[in-house]
Amino acid sequence: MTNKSSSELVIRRLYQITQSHHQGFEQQLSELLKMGLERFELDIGILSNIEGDNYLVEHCVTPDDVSLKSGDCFDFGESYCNITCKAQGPISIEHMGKDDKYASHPAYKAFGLESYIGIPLRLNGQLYGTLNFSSPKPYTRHFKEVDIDALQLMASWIEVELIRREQEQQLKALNEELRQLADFDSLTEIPNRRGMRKTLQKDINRLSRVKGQGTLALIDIDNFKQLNDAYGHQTGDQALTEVAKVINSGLRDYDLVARFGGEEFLLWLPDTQESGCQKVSRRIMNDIGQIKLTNNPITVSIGSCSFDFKAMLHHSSRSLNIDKIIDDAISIADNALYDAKAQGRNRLITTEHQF
Ligand SMILES: Nc1nc2c(ncn2[C@@H]2O[C@H](COP(=O)(O)OP(=O)(O)OP(=O)(O)O)[C@@H](O)[C@H]2O)c(=O)[nH]1
Repeated sequence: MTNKSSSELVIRRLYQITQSHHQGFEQQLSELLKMGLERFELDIGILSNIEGDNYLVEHCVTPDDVSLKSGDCFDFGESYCNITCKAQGPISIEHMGKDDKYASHPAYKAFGLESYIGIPLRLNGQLYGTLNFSSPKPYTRHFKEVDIDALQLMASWIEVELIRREQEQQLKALNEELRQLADFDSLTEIPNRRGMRKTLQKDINRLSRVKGQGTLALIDIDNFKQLNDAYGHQTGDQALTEVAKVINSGLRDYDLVARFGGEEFLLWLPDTQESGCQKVSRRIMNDIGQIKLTNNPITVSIGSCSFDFKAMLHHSSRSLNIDKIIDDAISIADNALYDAKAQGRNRLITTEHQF
């Protein structure tokens, strides 16, 4: 085959492989390594990742009798890629054992590969690893410029694809961080109003369908302004964090505590009625009393609304206004909280309601 037609073949195959996104990156890599092996008439194709002294086989295609697999790790100093990386560019060797420069290299002693063609991969200027093809047999022909061109073309695609995947992961992490910021309170690290509403919508929708029950309570730190004024905002913030931690610590997995506003927390106890709320509230009030932040113990007032859907007629999900139910329950709990404050603070006032 002429150089021209073999280059055209490589370009066409590479195009096909790189366009077949539906196969997934791993499969595309396998195809690419197989294409390289056919193109160069070699036996072992590897995409490696180099970190410090470690040479990690990230992906490989080998004959059945070679027991190399993804995840295998070697000493970078004893790898052929060490030679490639030092060369800072593509290298091709037809017969290692016959070349004085390489015959004494630890890689040759360790692996005994005779023929090798490889290229360093760089992501954003940083060395990532190598793409290489090799064989335990000496090469029967000479590597030509067109072979290096083909290798460079393959390496370029891998580099672009690795960068794209890295950026995709960064974007995913960033999105997760944004979601965290949008739904969580940065000081106490518990859900904020927005995050809370999402959970309430889901849970209350479920409860309304099964004629279930739940309790929603508002917990407000007493005389918080005094604490802020006497000990400073930082101590105030610390108190908020501690209180959030204490409320959270004894809850079941599916309960929720959210920061409702300033020094106010919302507690959501699905499948729980008034007596359950009393128990949880006693525990919370007792534990909050144990927080040792200043000389004055921290106390809270709690107003709760325990509700059920037992009297509710059959409804379609569209006809039910879940947001209104949430707002009504919060409003009832808020009135109870107001009464608790009015009656001298450091107490729980419970109410019951049927939707
Ligand atoms: N340190 C700190 N203080 C906050 C934060 N959010 C709200 N506050 C303060 O919380 C205080 C709430 O004061 P009030 O609404 O009068 O309530 P209170 O002093 O707890 O009085 P009662 O609720 O009636 O017992 C205000 O001084 C707010 O500035 C916050 O994130 N950090």
